[in-house]
Amino acid sequence: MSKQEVILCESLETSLGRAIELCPHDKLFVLTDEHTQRLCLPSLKESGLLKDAVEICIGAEDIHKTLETLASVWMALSTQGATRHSLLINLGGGMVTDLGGFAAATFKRGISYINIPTTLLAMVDASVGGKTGINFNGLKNEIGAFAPANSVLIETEFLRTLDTHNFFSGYAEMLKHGLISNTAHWAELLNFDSSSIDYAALKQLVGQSVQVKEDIVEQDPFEHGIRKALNLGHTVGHAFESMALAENRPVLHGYAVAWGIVCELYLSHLKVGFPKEKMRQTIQFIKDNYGVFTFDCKKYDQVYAFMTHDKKNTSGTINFTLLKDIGDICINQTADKDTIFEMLDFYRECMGI
Ligand SMILES: NC(=O)c1ccc[n+]([C@@H]2O[C@H](COP(=O)([O-])OP(=O)(O)OC[C@H]3O[C@@H](n4cnc5c(N)ncnc54)[C@H](O)[C@@H]3O)[C@@H](O)[C@H]2O)c1
Ligand SMILES: O=C(O)C(=O)C[C@@H](O)[C@H](O)[C@H](O)COP(=O)(O)O
Ligand SMILES: [Zn+2]
Repeated sequence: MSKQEVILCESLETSLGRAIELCPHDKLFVLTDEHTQRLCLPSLKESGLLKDAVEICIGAEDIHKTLETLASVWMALSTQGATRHSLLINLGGGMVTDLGGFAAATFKRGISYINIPTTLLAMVDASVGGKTGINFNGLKNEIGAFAPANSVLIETEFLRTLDTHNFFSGYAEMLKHGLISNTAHWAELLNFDSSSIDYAALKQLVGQSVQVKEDIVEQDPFEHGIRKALNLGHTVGHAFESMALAENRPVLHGYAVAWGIVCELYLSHLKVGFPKEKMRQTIQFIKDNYGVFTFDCKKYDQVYAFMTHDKKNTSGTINFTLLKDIGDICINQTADKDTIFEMLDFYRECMGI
């Protein structure tokens, strides 16, 4: 996989001008969702760089990360003259960069694309590393491809219009990056004052966080080994997210990951000795900021069934990424059904349900 250019922008206009120049193209397309079309596209258009761009707009959020939406993007590209040499700019959160990236990867077997992430989650995680795709059959990212953007341009000024829930959703992936990297970064994240955001400090944290992801992706772009570290909290998190979607009470991806981290830190403690005090501090932060995802023990089999679809699994065993300590990563860890149910008991008890 080619190495991706990731830029923490000083001037988005300058960086975008350069990124477009690096991708010779015959026609330019820009994909937004209904919110980023209103909130983010106007400032980008002021630069004049998009004056000839064809705009494509899709519905917002994960309920639209579907085959139907993907087909609508393919259709817009096809009917509005896109060729193999066209360029797509994805302007939005992780839903837009995942779906737009997959549209670019598959249209005429692949066209160039640039990601301009506009949520915290997309800046530190989704826009980087080449995982693209859609949800399918009630399962997260069931269909997709590894296809990195030519450039990723991070402009943290977009974060000023983000609501609190989406701020914390992205922050959960940052916390994951803290847990898999080092104690200093993890502690800095637990101590950040989210009640009155210092955007300069946030920009610095975004830079550190995305660097954690870039370093891992560079070592293992196709997730044969160490990239599984980036999936900490996701074996359970994706199961919660899929169950919530099936029950018509969707939860934000980062919230599901945060609750998944609660479970998987417990499993880490149980199986590989993750320190109890660091587990307690992390879980307290999650309880304070993410509330709780509720379910009773009658749902354990369903949660387990969703986990059997995790992409890290091999030959019928459920696979987790666990931690011996902060930054001490154990991939390919398995747990039997009884242990997984014990983990869910722990989650419900410590979250007070
Ligand atoms: N490919 C990867 O490596 C990767 C990593 C993590 C998550 N993901 C995926 O990313 C998706 C979640 O991404 P997300 O959290 O960005 O959600 P999202 O894209 O659904 O955006 C959340 C909401 O914020 C709005 N929004 C976007 N930018 C805004 C801004 N600047 N101001 C105000 N509102 C804004 C959106 O319109 C949407 O309503 C999930 O589908 C998840 O599976 C992918
Ligand atoms: O980049 C990765 O690798 C990740 O696992 C990042 C995750 O935060 C992200 O949610 C990713 O989309 C999960 O991928 P999946 O392979 O478990 O669907
Ligand atoms: Zn994630």
